[in-house]
Amino acid sequence: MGHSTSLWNPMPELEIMKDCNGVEQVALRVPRGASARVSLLGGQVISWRNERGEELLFTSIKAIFKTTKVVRGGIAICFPQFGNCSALEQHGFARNKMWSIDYDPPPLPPNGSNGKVFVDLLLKPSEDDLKCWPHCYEFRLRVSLSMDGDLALISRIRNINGKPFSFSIVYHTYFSVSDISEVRIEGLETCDYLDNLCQRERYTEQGDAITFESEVDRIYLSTPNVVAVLDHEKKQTFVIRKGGLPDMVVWNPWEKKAKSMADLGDDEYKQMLCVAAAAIERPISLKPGEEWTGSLELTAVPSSYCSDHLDHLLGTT
Ligand SMILES: O=P(O)(O)OC[C@H]1O[C@H](O)[C@H](O)[C@@H](O)[C@@H]1O
Repeated sequence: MGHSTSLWNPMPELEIMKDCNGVEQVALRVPRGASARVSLLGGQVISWRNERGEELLFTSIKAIFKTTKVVRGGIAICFPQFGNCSALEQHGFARNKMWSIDYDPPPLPPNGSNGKVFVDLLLKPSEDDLKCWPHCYEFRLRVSLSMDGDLALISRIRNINGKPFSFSIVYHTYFSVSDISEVRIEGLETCDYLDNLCQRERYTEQGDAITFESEVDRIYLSTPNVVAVLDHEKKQTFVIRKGGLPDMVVWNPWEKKAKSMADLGDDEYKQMLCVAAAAIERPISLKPGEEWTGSLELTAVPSSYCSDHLDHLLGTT
């Protein structure tokens, strides 16, 4: 997908490459071997690998690489809306826009990125963009990789408008899983959810943990800040920690919908699961000059490490 070029790069610890369409990608690498790759198209994380070089995010083999369209997989930023509830494009425009690298970002609190390799991206509206969504904003996205290979995304959205505006945001994360039937999500038990398959009707989760045997498309509400995705076959658990993002989208298209999607292989629904930290139910409102911060941190650990530790993290003991 990407190859190295000799682009001018004021941050030598980052490698800047171009994909087959000439879209710049930034590679983050830490000494023990974990890595991540971020595309300037959409500010999308398109790869996250552990220290053994194993890919942890799903990308479809039928993904379409264009200069104006989000790739099916990775972590896409849905902003300023989720779904297609207004005249804006599905899931908002941010994921289809070209972001830039911000070489001089305003500082984050000191503990934010200590000992991490990171890149800061910036999205601002063009004149044309203001015709579709008439609000001036600065969207800063820091993608960082810790020395242990944990991936973090911190968003800062500032209102530089004369008037208030509000938005929804989702980190649309496709986890790579061994087999969807072997996967369960822990941490969302007893949460209410809106079912996208039933006109967003509201239900309460009843089960012990969420498992999958048909299409699921839900927005869980007021969710805990730590949720885990357990993959029994791979004996691997993803721990999702989030801040400022009360909701969580859970999506698997299953067989029939997968077959209707041009950029997803017919059987690929088995190898993917979207669990996406979000703020949807109550849009975030910003007055002029205000800034909102939201964060996502992903860790992949062997399931054996998890059993006790996870109970503790999820607050079940
Ligand atoms: O195909 P996309 O526009 O990327 O949307 C993919 C999926 O995103 C979310 O998870 C929604 O809840 C689904 O309803 C939607 O099908």
